[in-house]
Amino acid sequence: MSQPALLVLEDGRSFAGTSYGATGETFGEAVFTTGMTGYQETLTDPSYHRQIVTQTAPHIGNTGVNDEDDESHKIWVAGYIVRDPARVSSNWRATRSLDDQLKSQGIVGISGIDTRALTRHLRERGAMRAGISTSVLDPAELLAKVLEQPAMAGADLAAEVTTNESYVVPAEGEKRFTVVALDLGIKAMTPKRMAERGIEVHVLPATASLEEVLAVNPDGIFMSNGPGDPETTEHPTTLLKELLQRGKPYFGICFGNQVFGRALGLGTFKLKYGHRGINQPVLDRATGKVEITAQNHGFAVDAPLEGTFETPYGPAEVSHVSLNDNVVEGLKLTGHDGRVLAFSVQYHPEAAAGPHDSAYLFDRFVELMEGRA
Ligand SMILES: NC(=O)CC[C@H](N)C(=O)O
Repeated sequence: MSQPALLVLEDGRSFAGTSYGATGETFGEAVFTTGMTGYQETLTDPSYHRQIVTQTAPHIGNTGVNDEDDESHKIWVAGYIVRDPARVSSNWRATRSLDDQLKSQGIVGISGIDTRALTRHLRERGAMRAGISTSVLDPAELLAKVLEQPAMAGADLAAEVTTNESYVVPAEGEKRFTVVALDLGIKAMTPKRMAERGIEVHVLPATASLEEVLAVNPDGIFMSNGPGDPETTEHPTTLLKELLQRGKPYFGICFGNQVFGRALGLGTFKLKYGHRGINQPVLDRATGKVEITAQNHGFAVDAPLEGTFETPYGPAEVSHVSLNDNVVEGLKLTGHDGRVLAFSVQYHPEAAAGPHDSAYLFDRFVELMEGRA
């Protein structure tokens, strides 16, 4: 029997629907993603920690859940909103249904609501706190609880998602380089994409010290995606400054782009409703090429869009921009001789559900470590 569920947003808008996944109550920042595939990767992406995700695609769960596509050891979304969950999952790799997977991991969701109206509301009013409940069905009562929740702005969440212990992902084939990857919420596909290129990846906790990083004797440094407000990243930013000072080649993705921006002396700010989906167009300014990218971010780097700017490590510039709204999508630090020293992107070249237009960035990291970038 379907059980009623209620979604309430912090501005008082509410949606009555049907329970999906686990029953109970959950809170988080309501955000929407436009990805039509890859829900398993989305759900298990640690960057979604403390967020209630609504899928704009109305029909989700069709291919069930398999044993291969998780991006981490569990589902991280705080809650899940789907218009019309698949009643039957059908795929040769599926081992269970999405509904069962959500239930077994205690993820509270809601279905049967007008996700198009919800998305338009979030697009107009901005991402905001929300709650889903199967026990409190009175909007005013649930709203009072939503208003007690912490906001995403100012949230320092890396410690809640990072690995406790360091681990090594071995290079596939001949080992060419050693990289330290600071885990701010890393997805499994990221070290894999490096390993495929002959990189031995040492994944270190977000709290790793400069000494611990240097003890690995890395050829390059990587900082991952992750949840929370980049303005709270004091330790990774300080660490990166020290590593840039030592001339270590650097590549950052998403949160790693924001940390790089902060290390270069730039600020970050919260976007109204963020970029989430797998169809986001980005311009690579060096080549003039457009990439269709996977994105999942609610904050962005504030950088001069034209020309270069001086940093303590050399001149830097915005390398990539969003073609939807001109948000900074990549940064590049060059030496005074014009050689690239470090770079990062706000989007996801490792995107497991694709698209793969930007996979070249991992090759560029290899070239950087070879001294050819
Ligand atoms: N995927 C990410 O790394 C997201 C970075 C950051 N938490 C943001 O929302 O902008």
